[in-house]
Amino acid sequence: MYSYDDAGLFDVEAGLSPDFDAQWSDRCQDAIASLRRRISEGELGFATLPERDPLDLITWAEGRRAEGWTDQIVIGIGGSSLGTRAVLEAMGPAWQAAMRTHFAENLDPVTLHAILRQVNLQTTLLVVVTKSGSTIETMSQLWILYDALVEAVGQAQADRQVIAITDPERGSLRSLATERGWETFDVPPNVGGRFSVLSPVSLVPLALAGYDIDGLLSGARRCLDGSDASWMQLARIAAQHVALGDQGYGQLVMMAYADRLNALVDWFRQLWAESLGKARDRNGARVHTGITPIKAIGAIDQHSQVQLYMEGPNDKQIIFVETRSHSTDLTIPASPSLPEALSHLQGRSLAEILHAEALGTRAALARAGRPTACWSLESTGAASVGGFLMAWMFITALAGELLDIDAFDQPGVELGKKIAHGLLGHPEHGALAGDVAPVTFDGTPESWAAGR
Ligand SMILES: O=P(O)(O)OC[C@H]1O[C@H](O)[C@H](O)[C@@H](O)[C@@H]1O
Repeated sequence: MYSYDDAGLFDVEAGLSPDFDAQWSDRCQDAIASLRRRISEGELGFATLPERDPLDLITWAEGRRAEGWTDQIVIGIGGSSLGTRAVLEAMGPAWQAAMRTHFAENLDPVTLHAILRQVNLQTTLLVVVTKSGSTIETMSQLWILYDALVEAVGQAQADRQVIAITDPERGSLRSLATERGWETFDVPPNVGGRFSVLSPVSLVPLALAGYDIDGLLSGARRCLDGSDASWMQLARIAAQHVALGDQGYGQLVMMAYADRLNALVDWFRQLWAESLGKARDRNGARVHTGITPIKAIGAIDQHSQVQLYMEGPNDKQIIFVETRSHSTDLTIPASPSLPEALSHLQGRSLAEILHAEALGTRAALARAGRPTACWSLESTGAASVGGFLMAWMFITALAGELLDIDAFDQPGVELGKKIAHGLLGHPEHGALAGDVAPVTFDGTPESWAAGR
């Protein structure tokens, strides 16, 4: 499924001490005990999601696909979209034959317009995902798309083409779905958005598109077999990052060596940033914890970021992510036109070269005293991706325990949202907007400038 190599965290001068295991063992045990207790008391639902049998969902999705839909537009943002995108892109377009998937994610008029031009609404499902049921980006785009759908197919048919995934009881989307008779799936209340990739949040759109959700869940189950040793393995990784954070390595680069892992790193960034970036510990004392996650893609960022990682401030922990199988490969042919200096590349495959580049970059970073680790996925198939996702959810939750913070809330994102609502006329949040000029934007450059 995957393997983890942490030699580069110890083999550098300023890295982890050889006594790391002895120093952190008790804290890891405590973190594990606390997390296990919270899981067994039902507080943290993410951990048991892989135990659910996906058969009903798979059968349902097959039934809906048989109705002949060509496209689905997944409307959602943050935890309601990043996990779906991560799996879909990692497993790749070969799986997408069943149904094309589009993401109405960012509130970008140009993107939404482009999606509307690409799809035939007569054969398109709208899959709207929001746990709270009130996210401004999601609900705004839903209104526009639903309106277009009603216009294209009529009200009654439009209501058969919307699937809503939201809290079982609370929120505006739940009320709307009940009122309009939309098909719905529940986001379990004890599963937070960024920990929801193995819940209906992502499994519904993935199953509709024909992806192997059974394989995804079984990979997730395998990352932790319940034994003390498997728990310790994940807690130890969490402790490594926390310990390095304490030593001044306040940034965590995840550098993935495959284009199709791009969205997986985006998913990781939200998970890590929102879970661990906190102003207070669980007793309310000020702490300001957090290790900033940074996305990098190899080999592209070797030609963009690595200069900084090598010679800039020694404040980064760098995780390499590789896949041992790329599902397809190409080999450099013997060609008389290849320059002499590059002739050693003849007969080498692109996967081989990419791997050499990852090894080379990691070795160079080690020589520059920069701590690195490497995750090698067996492939970007369902089991490896499921295992990787689950492992990082546990690592993040365990890091939260080690830091003694609540890794499952995100109070810091609320104020900006409320001010934005206030600026747009929300009666309760108007006062919060303070001296920010109200938004009166009619699309012209002049009104945009006036509104600043
Ligand atoms: O699923 P939703 O309620 O729409 O939330 C979508 C996203 O909104 C927020 O800004 C939170 O910070 C995220 O953690 C969440 O994933």
